[in-house]
Amino acid sequence: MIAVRGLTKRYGTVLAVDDLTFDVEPGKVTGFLGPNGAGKSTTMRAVLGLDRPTAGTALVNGRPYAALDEPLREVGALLDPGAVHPGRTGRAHLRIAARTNGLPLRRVDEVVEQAGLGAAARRRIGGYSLGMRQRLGIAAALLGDPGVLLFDEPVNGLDLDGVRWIRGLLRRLADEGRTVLVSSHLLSEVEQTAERLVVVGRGRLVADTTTEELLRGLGGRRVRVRCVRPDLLAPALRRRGATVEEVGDAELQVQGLSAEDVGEVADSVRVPLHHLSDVQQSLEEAYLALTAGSVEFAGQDPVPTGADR
Ligand SMILES: Nc1ncnc2c1ncn2[C@@H]1O[C@H](COP(=O)(O)OP(=O)(O)OP(=O)(O)O)[C@@H](O)[C@H]1O
Repeated sequence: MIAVRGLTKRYGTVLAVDDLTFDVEPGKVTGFLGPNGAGKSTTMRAVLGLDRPTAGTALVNGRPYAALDEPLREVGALLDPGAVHPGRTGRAHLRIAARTNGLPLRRVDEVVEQAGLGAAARRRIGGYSLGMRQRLGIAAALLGDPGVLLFDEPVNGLDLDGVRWIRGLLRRLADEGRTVLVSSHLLSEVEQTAERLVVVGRGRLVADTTTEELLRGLGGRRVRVRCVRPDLLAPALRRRGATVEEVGDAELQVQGLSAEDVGEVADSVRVPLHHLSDVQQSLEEAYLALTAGSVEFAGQDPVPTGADR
């Protein structure tokens, strides 16, 4: 469990995190969402004892990181997958980490397996693809078999297979009862994996809610569907509680159901589909408006623009 209370971090004139309070509970994937520069990494660094808060606390299992007896057995993190020695093999890197932290060496084989590093574990890190580096970082995070895990933008730069793999892993870790916090600047990256979302904008809390509620609040998920018989499909979708709008010739925009649900409804009324897709753009835009607006509504002095990255 992670408990953040009144967390504030100031770097000179930049207020990176501003009185942030939220909990991250076990058994769930919690998405930590916000645009670039919103304060996500700073918050994670505070949880991991890498940054000293200006005010407030960030506790892991009720204690600050520095007070944990065996930190790696309690909390693991993927922060910067680049920060490893390129001349070492992945395995050597993990063995050193295990040895210096008093963890059994058998864990190395276990996490190599768990992170899907396979034969790459015996190759030098310098030759790793970004996906392999990411997997190595995840293996290192899992080394102490911790109950609390933080992943900072783990899907950045990964191909579709890598993204799918990480999503599956996060779900499995949460299903095992672990506390999983995963940051992203894109709603679309976490909406399928995270049950809860903590949304930040310019260092402040914007929303702390379930993913379902947030999506509903943003105007809901929309799905575009084109088919031969919209006259049959539209009423069937409405019977399932969806709001359906005709947006073109044989094209419907559906609100309140996922693309999978729409496909199932179409199948149940035997209407072949020619196109079915999520309308991500509008949702992403609504979320950006939400995070951008947080400062205006809060009446804060704007963070200097030079601080944006
Ligand atoms: N060491 C530092 N010194 C000065 N300013 C910093 C430092 N670290 C972060 N900041 C600033 O604090 C703010 C929050 O940064 P942070 O990296 O926590 O945001 P983020 O939400 O993780 O963004 P990103 O997705 O870009 O990593 C930004 O304005 C950033 O420039």
